[in-house]
Amino acid sequence: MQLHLPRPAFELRVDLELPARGVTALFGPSGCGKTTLLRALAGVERARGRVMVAGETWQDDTRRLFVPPHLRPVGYVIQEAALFPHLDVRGNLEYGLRRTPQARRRIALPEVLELLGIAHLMDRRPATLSGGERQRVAIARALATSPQLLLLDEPLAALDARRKAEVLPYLDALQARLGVPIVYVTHSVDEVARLADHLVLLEAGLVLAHGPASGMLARLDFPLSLGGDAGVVLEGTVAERDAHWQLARFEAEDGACQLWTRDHGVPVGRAVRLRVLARDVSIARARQVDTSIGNQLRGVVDALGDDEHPGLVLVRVRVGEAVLLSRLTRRSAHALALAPGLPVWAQVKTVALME
Ligand SMILES: Nc1ncnc2c1ncn2[C@@H]1O[C@H](COP(=O)(O)OP(=O)(O)OP(=O)(O)O)[C@@H](O)[C@H]1O
Repeated sequence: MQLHLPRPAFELRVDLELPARGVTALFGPSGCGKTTLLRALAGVERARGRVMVAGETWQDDTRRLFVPPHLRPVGYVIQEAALFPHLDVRGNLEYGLRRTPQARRRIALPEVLELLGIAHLMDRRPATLSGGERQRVAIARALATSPQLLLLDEPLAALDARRKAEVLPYLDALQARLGVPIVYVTHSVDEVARLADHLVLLEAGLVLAHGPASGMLARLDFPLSLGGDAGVVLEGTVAERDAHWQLARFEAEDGACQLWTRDHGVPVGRAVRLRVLARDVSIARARQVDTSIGNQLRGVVDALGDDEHPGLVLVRVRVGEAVLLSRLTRRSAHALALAPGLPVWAQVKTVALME
């Protein structure tokens, strides 16, 4: 897509090619243009430029082509989705279905109901649903139109942490089973870590950087890596479960990075993501003995970067093909003479496993 939208106090200028699969997160500070970009993709905001999705052209100014919003095969869900209050869940979903001609229906509604866990809510009115249930119904309604692209604008922002945790696994499953690419606007690094395959970092209407989410999270030169949320995502599988100690061994794709986590019952062989926060990783020059930390990984310092606080640094350590971030005091980094190329041991205190 190439989109240009000048406004009195803001200008969106984006030239991007995004993967046609997986979840692409749009991330950036308030007012950077995330919603505007989503609306331009949906056609409700009239930007200049060109939009092509899965080989179809939705907009091309050079050919005076502009597919109007109601003819674009997109599902669009916003923060507090407006369901029709006078219709029950079934009625709301049928509304989505009716908008879609038989020939274009690729997604079976029963599968959507199952994936989003809402089959038992069909006779309920929106007012009787919890926030998390409402958002799941809204997403189902968007999917009922068999979209080629699902646009989600902070779909979880209005939910508290518990409800959020309840909806997130459904979003994961959707992506894996239906294969509809998702563009997902969020402020939350947590959601990025959990869901995103690809990440676009926006600032003041411009793309600051974009790329695979795991690589973007490990960058030291962007705001995303700052703050208490700094950390990386590792992709791999559950390699072993230890029933006696109730632990599971995670193995990154290249096998070099292995970490023990609490066993949450995820079967051996299942693909998982691990979130490792920089604050939970410390560094030593030699392997430690007599320590409570069970995860010690041999690696090499890759780079050092500034943290928000001048007394702290972020150290990137390469372990095989994986990278970890560690947040240390500048004094410790100095005492250990940390510099790129130095072999070290990364000690990982806790990790969060995301199925
Ligand atoms: N209809 C409009 N007319 C003029 N300016 C607008 C309009 N809508 C949004 N803007 C401005 O465009 C800029 C981008 O807004 P946008 O809503 O896309 O940001 P955002 O990144 O989604 O922000 P947030 O994270 O707060 O939702 C902001 O400066 C905003 O004030």
